[in-house]
Amino acid sequence: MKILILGATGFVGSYLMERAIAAGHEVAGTHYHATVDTRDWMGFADRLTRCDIRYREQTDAVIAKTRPDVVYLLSAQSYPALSWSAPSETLETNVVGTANVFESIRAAKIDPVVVVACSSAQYGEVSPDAVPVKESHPMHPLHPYGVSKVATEMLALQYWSNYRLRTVCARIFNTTGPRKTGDVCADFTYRAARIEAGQIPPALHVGNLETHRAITDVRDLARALELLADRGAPGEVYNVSGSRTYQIREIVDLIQAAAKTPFSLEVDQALLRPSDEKVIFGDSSRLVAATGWKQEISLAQTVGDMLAYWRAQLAAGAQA
Ligand SMILES: Nc1nc2c(ncn2[C@@H]2O[C@H](COP(=O)(O)OP(=O)(O)O[C@H]3O[C@H](CO)[C@@H](O)[C@H](O)[C@@H]3O)[C@@H](O)[C@H]2O)c(=O)[nH]1
Repeated sequence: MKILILGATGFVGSYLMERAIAAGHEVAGTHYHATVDTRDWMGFADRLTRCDIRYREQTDAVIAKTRPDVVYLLSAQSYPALSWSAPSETLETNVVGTANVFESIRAAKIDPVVVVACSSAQYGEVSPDAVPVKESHPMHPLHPYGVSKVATEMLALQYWSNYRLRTVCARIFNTTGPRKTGDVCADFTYRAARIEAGQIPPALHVGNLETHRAITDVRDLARALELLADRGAPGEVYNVSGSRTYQIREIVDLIQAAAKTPFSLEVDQALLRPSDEKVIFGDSSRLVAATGWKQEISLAQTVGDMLAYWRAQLAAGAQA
């Protein structure tokens, strides 16, 4: 099968790339910014093409060259916080870019399945009595990134209903794992690894520990996306969420249990946010019913693997 991963050097894309190659598919990927440490997989550089999806001639070129059976559309400005300082770029990449990809597919007269990365950010703040949130819940995004993903998804659904372009939308909830930077698990495990390495004093800086998140390991997410490519219904939307929530405090406990050096906690005011969703938790039963997906990797294993990743990175002299 010919697989094209748009955004192959991003966090999720890098895992899909590795898995698709290991499964023996004919795989091509695109990159724009390398947001992950690419040293461990740039052996696949010959499969990568640079593509800025904001430019139609670039999406035309990559689609015409690869003529894929399956497309994973992961290229995006994917940082909610950055979307406040770069709203236009966020919308251009995530909305105009999505339209460009769809138009390039139509122009190439091919009929691939297109798995589209959408986001739990589309829901915005959900009251605790409405979780786990279902796909039918109204969308009230809190930032331009969330707005962009609502539009991405609407385009995907429209291209299915108007042109029978086989789009399958995955509303992706908090996902983490080795190579992730900037989320709570990555920040905490990086700091714990630095404490172990003696680079900082044994006090873990933390922000708000009271919120709750359902967190999926990126390897489980990659499997969910593959299953959606295979068994998802075109024109349908699927939550991909962890099956239970953790209070952030519990994540600290898991890291404390896995760390080699004990540490105390220090609340850092700079890490507290002006607004912070109390709980983010999705109902994945539609995904489970359609594909049989289930989470296989525990959060304890995920944070253990992330610690191991940071230890190796620090030993190699890298920074988060
Ligand atoms: N990143 C981070 N978060 C911390 C820290 N200490 C506490 N937290 C808390 O840990 C929780 C999870 O934060 P993140 O992992 O950064 O993710 P998020 O804010 O829940 O989720 C983002 O992604 C979602 C899914 O895409 C989006 O829906 C959401 O809008 C948001 O942008 C938040 O309540 C945050 O305040 C820290 O040192 N670093």
